[in-house]
Amino acid sequence: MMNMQSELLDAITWAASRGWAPATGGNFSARTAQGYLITASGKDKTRLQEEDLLLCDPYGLVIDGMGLPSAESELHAALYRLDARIGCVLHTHSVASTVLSRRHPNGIEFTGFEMQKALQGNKTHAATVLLPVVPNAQDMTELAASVTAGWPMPWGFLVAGHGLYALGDDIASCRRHLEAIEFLLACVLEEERWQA
Ligand SMILES: CSC[C@@H](O)[C@@H](O)C(=O)COP(=O)(O)O
Ligand SMILES: [Zn+2]
Repeated sequence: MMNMQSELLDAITWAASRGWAPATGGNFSARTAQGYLITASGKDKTRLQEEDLLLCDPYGLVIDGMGLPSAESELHAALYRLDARIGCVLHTHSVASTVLSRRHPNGIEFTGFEMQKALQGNKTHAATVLLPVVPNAQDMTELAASVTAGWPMPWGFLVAGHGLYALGDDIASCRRHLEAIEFLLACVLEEERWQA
């Protein structure tokens, strides 16, 4: 059985290997008893080491580890404080999430995809599910306020022109949500290309 550090590192390496964390983009965290474990800022996510994971308290203060936490650590902290069910937050910068979040500032609807069933609470392809989009901001208090205003967002949301935040009650379910949402976004992007 993997410990939480190894499980999170494994998820990050996997996401980076899919091309979803280019040029140091993306940040990744998991809830712990003391707060949350999060990636240090500015690291190449394809070569992350154990010492690149910092332990923060629920308000984002680093309590173990060296270096600066992710520039978006405050948003991760706000998410863990907002909803006790969130156990993991995986943030990526794929081409599909970046392009589609710019084209659909009011959110992206998925309908008719079998893959929707990988998203918690969804039992049929026939439903329509909305992936919310919030405006981007460099100020994390402002970004967190936009996310809070749109709550609940059970499995993730997009930040316009920026990327995807996938959520889950643990690392495994968050990985599933990340992969399913990226798959659905790739399908929608492909369909939009054909319609153009
Ligand atoms: C390479 S631009 C991406 C950053 O501005 C940010 O959005 C990001 O995802 C990574 O920041 P980081 O501070 O490394 O966690
Ligand atoms: Zn980012």
